[in-house]
Amino acid sequence: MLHRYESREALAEALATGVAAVLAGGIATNGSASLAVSGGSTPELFLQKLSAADLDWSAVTVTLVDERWVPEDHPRSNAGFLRRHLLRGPAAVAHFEPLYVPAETPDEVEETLCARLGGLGRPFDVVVLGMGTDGHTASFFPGGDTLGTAIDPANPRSVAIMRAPGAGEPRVTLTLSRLVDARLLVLHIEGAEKLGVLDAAKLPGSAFDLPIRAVLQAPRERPLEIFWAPLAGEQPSTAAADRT
Ligand SMILES: O=C(O)[C@H](O)[C@@H](O)[C@H](O)[C@H](O)COP(=O)(O)O
Repeated sequence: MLHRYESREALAEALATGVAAVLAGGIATNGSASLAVSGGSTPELFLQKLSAADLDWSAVTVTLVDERWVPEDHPRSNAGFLRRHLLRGPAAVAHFEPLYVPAETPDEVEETLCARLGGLGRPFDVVVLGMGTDGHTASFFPGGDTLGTAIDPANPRSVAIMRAPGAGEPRVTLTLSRLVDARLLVLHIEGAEKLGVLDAAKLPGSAFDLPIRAVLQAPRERPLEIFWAPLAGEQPSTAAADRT
């Protein structure tokens, strides 16, 4: 289902409210809740708004859907991004499960990460994915060396290590099977170009060309909720204010 908003502010507010409600439901039902979010740049405002949510954050475990293989103080670290925008204020007491642990290469700690992420409650209460204009989501990059394994719905492992031409550093990514059974599965994208990529991905074709197809095509009990807003300066004609 596609939810369109007039602006990224309106989207961030609505998404933060929706995510907080599902986390609160998880805490009420199970005593704890889990959230996996994307890095990159799009989620900044949403994460800031979510950080102020009135929740028992001490009962929430937060992790990333993917991480660049850089230490947390590196400007490209998704963990650093989360610390700046989500793990602050009321949300500072949430438990954070990182995908980077100090080691020369991610391959050295793949088993450790698999065990840690596999040990978190399954499924996640909430997963918020992003998408690049090349159709990647999490670190499912076109041309990625482990893409086939990472997007195999039958792969029981939680984590894959990915190297790809468009990825910059090596990546650690949660696998498709670990992500798509979330109680609330969200794809958060902004701008006309990404909406065009998503439209293309809905046409028949291979997930190796546009990996977001793996998410669109994965067998799921619950729908994928797509949150979209135009970028500043884009025509409202491409951005109907109503929710569809
Ligand atoms: O670490 C990452 O790069 C992300 O988790 C990645 O999957 C991101 O969601 C997309 O690349 C979109 O990035 P932007 O929001 O910056 O466009």
